[in-house]
Amino acid sequence: MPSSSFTTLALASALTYLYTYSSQASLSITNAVLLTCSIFLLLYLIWSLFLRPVYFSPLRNLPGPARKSWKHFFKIYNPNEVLEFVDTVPNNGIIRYLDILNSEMISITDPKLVAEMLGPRADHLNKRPKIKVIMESILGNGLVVAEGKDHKYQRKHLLPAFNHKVIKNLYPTFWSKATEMTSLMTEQIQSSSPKDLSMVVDFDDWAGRVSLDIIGLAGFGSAFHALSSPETDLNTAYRAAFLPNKNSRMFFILSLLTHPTLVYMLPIEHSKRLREGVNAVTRWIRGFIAKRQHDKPEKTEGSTFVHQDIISAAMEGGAFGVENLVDQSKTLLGAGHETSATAVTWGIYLLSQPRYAHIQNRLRQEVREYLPSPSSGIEVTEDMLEKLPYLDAVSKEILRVYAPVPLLGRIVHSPMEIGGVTFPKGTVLLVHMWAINKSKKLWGEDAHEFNPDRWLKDKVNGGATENGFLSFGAGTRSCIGRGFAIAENKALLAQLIGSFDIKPPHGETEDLDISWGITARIVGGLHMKTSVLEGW
Ligand code: HEM
Repeated sequence: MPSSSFTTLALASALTYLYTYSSQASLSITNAVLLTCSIFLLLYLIWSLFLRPVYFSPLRNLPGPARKSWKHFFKIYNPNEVLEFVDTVPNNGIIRYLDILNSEMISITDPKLVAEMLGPRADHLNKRPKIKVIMESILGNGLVVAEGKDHKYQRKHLLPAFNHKVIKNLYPTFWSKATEMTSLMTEQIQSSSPKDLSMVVDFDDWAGRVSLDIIGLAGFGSAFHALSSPETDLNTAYRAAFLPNKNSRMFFILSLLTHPTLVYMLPIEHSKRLREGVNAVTRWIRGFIAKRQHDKPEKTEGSTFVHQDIISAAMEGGAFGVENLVDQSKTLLGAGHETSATAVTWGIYLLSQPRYAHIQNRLRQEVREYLPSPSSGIEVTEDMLEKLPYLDAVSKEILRVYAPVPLLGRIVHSPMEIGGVTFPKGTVLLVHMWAINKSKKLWGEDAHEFNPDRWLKDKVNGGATENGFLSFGAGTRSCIGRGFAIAENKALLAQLIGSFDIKPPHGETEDLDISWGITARIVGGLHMKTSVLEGW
């Protein structure tokens, strides 16, 4: 029992005793226990919700935003609001604020300190328990969730499956799936409006379908058919589990306030969807692994791996048992599809805004000049796709401005020091990529603007300090799929912008409703007027 709980229990017992003694009430044992428990709970709540965070926390003097009213007691600060703190609260890279129910949050805002936290100090940190349970229910106990020695072991044995040779071989797969998507979209537009060849399209849906198909082929060597047959179980049940709406928000908040396992079991809409999605995907994965283990083909001469997909490469080392392979597969599917789809959706959102029409046009010009038309059937390789500097710059800038994973959280499990501050056990440390990526202190006055040119001037850091671009995390747990994600993103953007003119149906897009989960997604999808362009 933590010492604060023990002290509170002792205080509660003393108060019960005092009450019994002073009022000369004779309490039965049951009533005395009930009274002690109630006093304990009350004292505990007063201590943890009010006294500790406001008056006694050893971190209370760190810089942070002023709390203007008690309404803030029920507020969850979103990464956009933290961006405001980063730029307006004078700080040396560490900001403290009180979130919902006065929970103390420490946001590390200096990239140098982030690198220290997620690198040399990472052994003092774990993922936050409740978020970890939510992620484990979807991704299994794979690389994203594993901690300590388990994580080191898994990472070491999965790294070869993400090496450059494997990713290089996947470029044609990314391109051919992008081709399938744009030709299906073109067919749909041609049949629904044959005259002006344009219609409103939900890019969130297409991005989700294509990224599921890509992870199917590239990750598992399997065709999921989410593009051609969207009614399949994997597409409907699994993708529905990630859909942001008011039910998923309620699920997330309830999980944080109570316990995610309990909320996962409840007969509420989002829990039901999650269970169905996870069951569908687990069934498929078990069948896939059993089949792969049954028919192991011989390695062909000159090839590094028997299969050119990631999970088969991971299986070949023999480092993982069946149950762990199931978990790694769930991780690969979830971590590799939702994030990539979100990146494409944000990309189309930015490129379609009238104020950025010149960027859309310039990108189209480069794509059409250097890449073969999708209808030519020519295979696009790494060398071809990596030859386009503006595509590279646009893709990085999209990931900077709208980082698909908006923040990372850790909890300190053994006291540690960063930037001269000692953080006791139990401190919650956050890295708001959404804020650091757009901090004016790091990126200059135009930090909030979508300006791909900054990456043409500085290909590595975009003009910011080293590690200022944090969309893929940093340190020992940085994104293992970074090379995969960037290549996929470029292939999809190139084809979409090369093939279509895209703009909001009614001028500039109105205010967005963003759902802040593991990823930051647009609620209700991204509906854009899309016109087929000839001449590529
Ligand atoms: C634009 C797309 C993507 C973004 C923005 C992204 C972002 C991230 C971030 C920020 C982390 C660090 C999480 C943490 O420190 O807690 C991470 C980890 C991870 N990502 Fe990605 N990711 C993307 C695509 C992918 C893809 C395509 C794959 C797989 C094919 C993938 C697999 C993983 C895995 C397995 C981890 C866990 C690494 C570890 O803990 O060692 N990601 N990703």
